[in-house]
Amino acid sequence: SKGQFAPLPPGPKPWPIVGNLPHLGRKPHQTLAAMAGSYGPLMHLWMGSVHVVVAASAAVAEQFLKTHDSNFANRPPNSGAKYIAYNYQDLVFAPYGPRWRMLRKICNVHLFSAKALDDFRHVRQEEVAVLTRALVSADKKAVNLAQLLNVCTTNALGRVLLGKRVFGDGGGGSDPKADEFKSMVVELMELAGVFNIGDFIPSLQMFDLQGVAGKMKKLHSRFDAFLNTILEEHKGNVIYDNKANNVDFLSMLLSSQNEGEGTKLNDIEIKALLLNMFTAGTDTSSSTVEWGIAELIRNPKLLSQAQKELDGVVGPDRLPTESDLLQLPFLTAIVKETFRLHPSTPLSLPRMASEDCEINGYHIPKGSTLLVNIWAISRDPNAWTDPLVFRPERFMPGGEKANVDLRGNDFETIPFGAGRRICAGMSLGIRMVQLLTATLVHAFDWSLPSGEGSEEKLNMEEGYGLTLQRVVPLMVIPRPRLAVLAYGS
Ligand code: HEM
Repeated sequence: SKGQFAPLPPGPKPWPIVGNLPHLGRKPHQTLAAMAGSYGPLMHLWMGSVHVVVAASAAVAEQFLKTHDSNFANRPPNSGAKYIAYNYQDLVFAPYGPRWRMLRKICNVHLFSAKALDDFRHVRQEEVAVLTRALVSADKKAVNLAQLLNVCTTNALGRVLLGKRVFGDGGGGSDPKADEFKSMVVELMELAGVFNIGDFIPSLQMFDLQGVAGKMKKLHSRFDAFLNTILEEHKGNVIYDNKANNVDFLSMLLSSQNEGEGTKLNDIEIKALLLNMFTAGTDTSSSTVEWGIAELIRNPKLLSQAQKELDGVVGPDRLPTESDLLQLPFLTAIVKETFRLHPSTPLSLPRMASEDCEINGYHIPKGSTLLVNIWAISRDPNAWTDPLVFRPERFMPGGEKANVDLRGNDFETIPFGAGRRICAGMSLGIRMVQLLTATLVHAFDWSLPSGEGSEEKLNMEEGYGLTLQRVVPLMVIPRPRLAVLAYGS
């Protein structure tokens, strides 16, 4: 009976049948942030017949992702997991349990441990160097930075996962294959970001009113064809040596299929895992760097301050390396500030209440979908002074947030989520974004093709999707500022 429960959290009045779905608008993270202004940091909405609770402050997020994290360790059923991610056989949507634990462990050991990250440090640095050469050869003409950055993150990941680049020589300015791959990842994020009516009103599922399921199935077969090709190629020449260092991830997975002991993944699980890595791990990092460079172009003083720091530590004759990063506190602060204002997954990934629970005196029913509004939390005026201003100094010694990190410990900014389902690739993501930002800042001066004075008017509008895209891709003119030899050949 109803009476035994605390009340549901406050929220906007639902419409019949569809509930609050029509209220979400084109940019749900922004709409939900505005709603939290009226209803508070813990809200309840109805999406169709599903309870949805939204966390929009550090304190509320901490309740869900720390105090009650074990109750929210699953993700809700959704058509993306079903139609794109091989029917939940992947890591991102795996039910919380032994298979999820095994998949995460495999990734941690072979991809994201400190040792694994160090083993592949040269790969990231080489691909970033390839990117700088592509920018030099643009010869002071405007380039689509997002595209080049995406080629770089995809190739760096490709070399670790597959032992080879995904796109040609990596120089890639007008590689149609690279364009297509990025557009596939962006489409996936757009589809995954749609609040699909069929997910919330089961009786309407079969009608696929927004055409989302249909598009997902089509997109899935394009990804699947891409992954099948990779798998077949690889099976032809796997290096059957599990113990060798620097064996690529796919060879390692395939060779353990033929071993008596250890963890074995079947072909579908392997494809699903690769799909996760290539989608979760490429555009997230590259678009964060794009946002960061856009902020620095709008704030030329910050750009030159960062360049000064790099000149002192790295000097004019070489590109930055990952070991320089520890000596670059201002650059590190710039990256933190970029993740704060432009978190690449503004509504994180949804979680689900496995059991009834009570949070801040409110009843959270079993089966509720939890949305954590990462975007709103890191712009909360109660936690941040001048929250909308790009001000890296706040993270510097003596600043208001000097000791705040991005790794899910400080809830006032949690770009990677928090708790047991925190981003699996966080350490790699942070390293890659830092290295790319440091390199672009050190190796080039940046300006806009539209000429002087246009910097303040640079369009910073956010697009729509599970990841935070710029509506207007950043077109920029890079001007090399280092000695010629620094760019190598
Ligand atoms: C800029 C970089 C990135 C950001 C901001 C980001 C953000 C996130 C967020 C918010 C989540 C959901 C966490 C939660 O439910 O609490 C997540 C999950 C995940 N991310 Fe990332 N991510 C980034 C880069 C990467 C990279 C480089 C990879 C892998 C190569 C990756 C792989 C994953 C995976 C596998 C999950 C699912 C984890 C699970 O369900 O157990 N991410 N990420």
